[in-house]
Amino acid sequence: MQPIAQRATLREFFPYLRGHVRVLVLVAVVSLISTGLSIAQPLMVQQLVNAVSASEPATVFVWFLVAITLGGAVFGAAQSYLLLRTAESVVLGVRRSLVGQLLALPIREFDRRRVGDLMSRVGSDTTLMRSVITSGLFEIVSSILMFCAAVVLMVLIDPLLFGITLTAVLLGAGGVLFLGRLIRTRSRDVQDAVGSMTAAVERGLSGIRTIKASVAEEREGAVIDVEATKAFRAGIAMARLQAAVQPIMSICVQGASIVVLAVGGIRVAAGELQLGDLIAFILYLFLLVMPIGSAMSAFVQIQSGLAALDRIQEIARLEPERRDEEHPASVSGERPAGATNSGTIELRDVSFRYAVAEDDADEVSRASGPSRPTSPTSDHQSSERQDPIGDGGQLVLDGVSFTVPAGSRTALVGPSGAGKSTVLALLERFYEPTGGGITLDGAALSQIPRSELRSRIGLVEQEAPVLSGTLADNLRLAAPDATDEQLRHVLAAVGLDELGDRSDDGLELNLGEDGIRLSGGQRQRLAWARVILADRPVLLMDEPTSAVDSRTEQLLQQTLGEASRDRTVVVVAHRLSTVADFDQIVVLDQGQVSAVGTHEQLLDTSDLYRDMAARQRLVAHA
Ligand SMILES: Nc1ncnc2c1ncn2[C@@H]1O[C@H](COP(=O)(O)OP(=O)(O)OP(=O)(O)O)[C@@H](O)[C@H]1O
Repeated sequence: MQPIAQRATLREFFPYLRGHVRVLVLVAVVSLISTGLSIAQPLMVQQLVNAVSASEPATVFVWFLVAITLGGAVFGAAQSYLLLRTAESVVLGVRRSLVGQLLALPIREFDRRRVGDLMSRVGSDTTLMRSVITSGLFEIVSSILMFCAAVVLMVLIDPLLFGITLTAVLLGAGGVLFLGRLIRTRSRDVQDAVGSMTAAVERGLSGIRTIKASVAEEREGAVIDVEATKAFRAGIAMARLQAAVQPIMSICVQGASIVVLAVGGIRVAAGELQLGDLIAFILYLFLLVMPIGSAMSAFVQIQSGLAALDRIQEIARLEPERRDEEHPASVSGERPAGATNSGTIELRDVSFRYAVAEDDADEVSRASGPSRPTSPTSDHQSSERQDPIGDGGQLVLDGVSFTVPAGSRTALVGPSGAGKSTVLALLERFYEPTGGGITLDGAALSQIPRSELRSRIGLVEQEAPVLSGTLADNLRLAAPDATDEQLRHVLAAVGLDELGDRSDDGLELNLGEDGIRLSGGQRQRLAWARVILADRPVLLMDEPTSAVDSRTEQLLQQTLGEASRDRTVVVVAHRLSTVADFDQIVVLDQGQVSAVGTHEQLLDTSDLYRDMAARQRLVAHA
């Protein structure tokens, strides 16, 4: 169970109703009429019975009764439809803002959260919020109205009988309010458990090939089953509470009805009360019970809805990536005029550590005992390198400095885990350095609006992710205005033209969920095509040819040669042969720059580089 940092209140729910005020007022009016008609029913019955008892004409009361009943049904239906419609619109608004917020969150938030849980917040939590409006707020409002009217009329008919009723109702309400807080907590547990289960299902389905290949279906199924069972248990705990709410109230109300009938009967027999009045009182007692029942279930719904709102607000309160609106005029994907060679990148004494995920942090702090102080991020002592404690985790980059001249080709090489991809992530401002600084064309990266920075950089990621959708969708991701002609041209440049011709669909070829219908090499070439099409002055490529055959690699090298003519290119590479002719090669080792130079220079000056080259048979072993 996650701790509840801040409990949402009903007041926080109201902003979501903005924009629906008119229709809600209409619902209130309709609901008022419908409640009025329900309240008028017992009055008509009272008049009817008293008229019949006194042998007076009663036909008019019969017609009124029929009209009131039919009118109540029509207005009730109208209220229900309007309310459901409004609730759906509110849910749409919440989903829109939640999705907007999710997409605006910094990458570090995704590092520490489970995608399945986030999906569950957009899906099931927002659905729960709907019930706050449909069976929540309005039920409570119309119940209160009906309750007040019934109370007034009951007091007028017989104050003594009302006193008996009131005592019973207060006893019941006290019990239910006591359970209210527990219901809220249990409901939050249910939603958290559903979130964890969705995350487990997402993990299983997104890695289905790996799971099948590892013959791990049963074990994975068992993991999901554990989460499903937790959700079941949380649901049962909630059901127990919900089940307890109803009997508390009905025992009190049934008790009250029996006493009212007994005392009322005696009073009618003694001639202190008319029969019609007793019948009307009992009907009002039912009218009182009905709203109390609805109010109780509305109360439960509101508690569940507020628990869902807690989870939604938890995301809404996160700090999004700043959009840096202060420089909107400079946001542009185009290269600065005349600056064909823009893109000088300089890293000065950059250090960086990834934030520890919340779960890991808990484990670490449990293992290490209470409160070890967090190491200051500016301190680059090597003793820190192994120190995973503190919110910063392990130091991944440690005093990294090098310059990438504009229009040059620079390679980052080094052992696995040296921090090469992390350097690219910092250049994209997916994360901020924890020490030192990076500049692009002399401007500190932190001063360049993220949208402008990213529209100057093309990134080919290590995994070459492909989005579900068509070939054209994927290509136009960073260049929405590209023509079909341009798409075909760039596909040919990366040797993917056969993909566009593969079926009658052409550029509309569906690539399947996560681009499942593409080979690893095709995915990589598609990522190339995307950045070339986007035409950015700086190209960052993370092992961009790791999945292609040597013939395709040659084609891509040629494409890169053409593309890099007026661009600054930074490539992370494992195969040194692919970057041997680069202008400079930066050798990273354990988060530090071990050497910088050309291929030939490094063979002379860097033991690590020479060793890597020898292992790849580029030079003979020393
Ligand atoms: N999102 C993350 N959260 C926490 N730690 C991370 C994250 N990404 C990378 N790391 C850690 O940072 C270190 C450097 O990772 P990075 O991916 O930059 O290395 P690399 O040199 O690119 O490795 P490779 O050549 O294997 O791709 C590794 O120890 C890795 O475990």
